[in-house]
Amino acid sequence: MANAPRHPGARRAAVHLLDRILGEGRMLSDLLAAGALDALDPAERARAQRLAADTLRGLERADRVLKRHLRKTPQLHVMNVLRLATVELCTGGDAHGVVNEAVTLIAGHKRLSAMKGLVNAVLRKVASDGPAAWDRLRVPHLPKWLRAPLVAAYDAPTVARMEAAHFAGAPTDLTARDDADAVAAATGGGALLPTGSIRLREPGQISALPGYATGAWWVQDAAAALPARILAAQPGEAVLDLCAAPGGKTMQLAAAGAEVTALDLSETRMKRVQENLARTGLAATCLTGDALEHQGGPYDAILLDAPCSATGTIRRHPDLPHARDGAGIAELIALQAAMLDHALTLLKPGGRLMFCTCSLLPDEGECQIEEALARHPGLSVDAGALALPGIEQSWRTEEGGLRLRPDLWAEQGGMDGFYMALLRS
Ligand SMILES: C[S@@+](CC[C@H](N)C(=O)[O-])C[C@H]1O[C@@H](n2cnc3c(N)ncnc32)[C@H](O)[C@@H]1O
Repeated sequence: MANAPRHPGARRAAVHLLDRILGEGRMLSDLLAAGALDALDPAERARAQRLAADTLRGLERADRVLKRHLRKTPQLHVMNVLRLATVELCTGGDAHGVVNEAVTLIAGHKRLSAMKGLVNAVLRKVASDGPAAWDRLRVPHLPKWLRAPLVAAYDAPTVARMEAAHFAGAPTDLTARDDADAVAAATGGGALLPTGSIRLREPGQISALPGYATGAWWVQDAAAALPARILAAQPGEAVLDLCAAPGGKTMQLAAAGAEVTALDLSETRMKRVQENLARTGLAATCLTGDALEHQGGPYDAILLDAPCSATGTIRRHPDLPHARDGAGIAELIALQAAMLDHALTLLKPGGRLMFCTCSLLPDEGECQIEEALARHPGLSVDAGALALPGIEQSWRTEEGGLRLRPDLWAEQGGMDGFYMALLRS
């Protein structure tokens, strides 16, 4: 049928996600875990997620394009329909189909159907002048709660480069269970990165890629793969993964041949570790519990991937700057320090502790290590452990850790923001 809506389910679901993220401060990952897209088939689900993510990345530009055509800001749901359509129209979407579907979405809404005329009129204007305006607008800025501490920690040009990386989104990286060259070859066109991860530019459906069913690899950002590589677990070593779920690092440790104990507070997330281990044919002892109360060991090595602001993952979680407001970071910083102190009590004398966070904030990285060194005489940082293929000198920090940012490796597609340091007791 001519002019029929092509993706009504995906667009409706994407707007629903935007309503919850922007209206209620919910995180996309929580909404997905709660089944927000379960009614859709896998292709529509992926499309809804992509539409919501694209809209969140381009939100500032979409609002500026729309502002020219709106006398006042309409109700959030209408605004989100307009935002989603604006991003599509300004990034090559078919004007006729996009406008029609936006109007259909509003027309089908009990209380808001009277707004369909406005939606139609505004989007016709956006279709005509939006695409040219889009590219002239600045790359969307981070909100103040995050931009201010980042500019203070780095500098404005660096933060602008990070914002460009957030706007560009992230490629998909894989970690091979055994042979990275073989995985790169099997996945067709996968590039082997200097640090050993495999980078896919256009992965398509992940579970349909060669090697998924046999567990030859798992999805893990190149930056997130480094803490376990630096910890360098040896066959037979007793290694504790203290905040393990969903298990990317647990699998690296198990693949290295270590006797791994994986612990996480969340039972639901721990199930994902077990599923991941089952798919990859790797083994670990899985425990659900509070890291602060764990009393096992002593261990040869511990990996502490502590809960944090997750501000290093914005390329892949563009909802984070909008859903969060910076509240709770002080509590996370205190929790990270308490976890680090407790982890040290579980180590064998001379054992290794990898502390890492997927945060861009030095308070959750460099400062944690400086403060831990001050609290624990005899504790040292093993900067020598960072001498691995692909790790660049300029990523190293004064106290002996590694600071990774989304704007590094810009030509290769960036990497997640991360901090890591290897401590020796
Ligand atoms: C950054 S994620 C870990 C990612 C994981 N290491 C990986 O590579 O897949 C942090 C984890 O800490 C867990 N967590 C939060 N508080 C905890 C606590 N008190 N004890 C144990 N785990 C906790 C969360 O459930 C979450 O899974």
